[in-house]
Amino acid sequence: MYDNDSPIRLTRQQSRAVDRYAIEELGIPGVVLMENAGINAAGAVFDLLRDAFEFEVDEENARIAIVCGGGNNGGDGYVVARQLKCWGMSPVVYAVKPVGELTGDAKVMADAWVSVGGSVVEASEEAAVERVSGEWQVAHVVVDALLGTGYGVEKGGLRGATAAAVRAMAGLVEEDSDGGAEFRGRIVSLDVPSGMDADTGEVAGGTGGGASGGAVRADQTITFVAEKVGFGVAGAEKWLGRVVTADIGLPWDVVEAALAGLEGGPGGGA
Ligand SMILES: NC(=O)C1=CN([C@@H]2O[C@H](COP(=O)(O)OP(=O)(O)OC[C@H]3O[C@@H](n4cnc5c(N)ncnc54)[C@H](O)[C@@H]3O)[C@@H](O)[C@H]2O)[C@@H](O)CC1
Ligand SMILES: [K+]
Repeated sequence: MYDNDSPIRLTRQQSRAVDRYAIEELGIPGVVLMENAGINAAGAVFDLLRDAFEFEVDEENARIAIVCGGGNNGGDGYVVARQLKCWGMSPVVYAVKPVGELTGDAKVMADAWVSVGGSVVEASEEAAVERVSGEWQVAHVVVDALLGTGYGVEKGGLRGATAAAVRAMAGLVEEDSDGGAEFRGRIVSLDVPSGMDADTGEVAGGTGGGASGGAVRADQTITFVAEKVGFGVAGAEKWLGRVVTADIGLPWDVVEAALAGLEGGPGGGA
């Protein structure tokens, strides 16, 4: 977390520019940024677990479901899983894209998770998500690592297993009218609630949602580097819950230097 008094909000373009500057200008590999993001997010998940379930949950009995997408947001989820395992927990990763089909930094992190003995439940079809998502009902924390700044509403509605996973997470917090088990856990989104456009605060398919629409309704959003511009738009708070900012191992003056190279400068997205 940064110790700055006037945090700015970043556009998707600015978020990408910060990553690119670190990778291309400073020579810090993307996996290093991802590792930092994931470790800091894991710390926030652990704090939430302790605060929400103080007398009920310890490392051995914490039930944590981490739902990973096929991009770098999913990669962050695999790092969170590995870090929580270091602290004695046994999170289960649910993958909407098979680990064998991942590429780039997300593949590195998924492979690392499997190499340290981590569990992955693959659910890359809608029906599979519907089958396994019942297990999320009893989780203390469900981590949403499906989509981050890579999603924008110009891409249309959510597709396939990702759409099903967002629906299933939304279903966890919907009013329980049929007398089923009540979800007592917390939903934590990494970087952006999946399905929300980080620039506009709009959600996939509009506010009405529908089968391929809506977004994850988080209790807490752990956002990387700085909040996103869309978080300031009226109505966005419904999806975000409490917003916590996590750094990715870049001092704030480095973030400012990265943004200075863009039109509008460091405050351009605020
Ligand atoms: N080095 C980096 O670039 C870093 C990236 N970070 C993370 O990376 C995220 C951005 O990663 P990406 O740019 O890979 O994007 P995302 O991971 O946000 O999204 C890309 C994924 O979304 C899927 N997708 C796109 N539109 C879809 C739709 N309509 N329905 C269903 N699936 C859809 C794509 O198939 C792809 O798997 C950030 O939000 C942050 O969490 C952090 O790890 C920090 C470092
Ligand atoms: K997310």
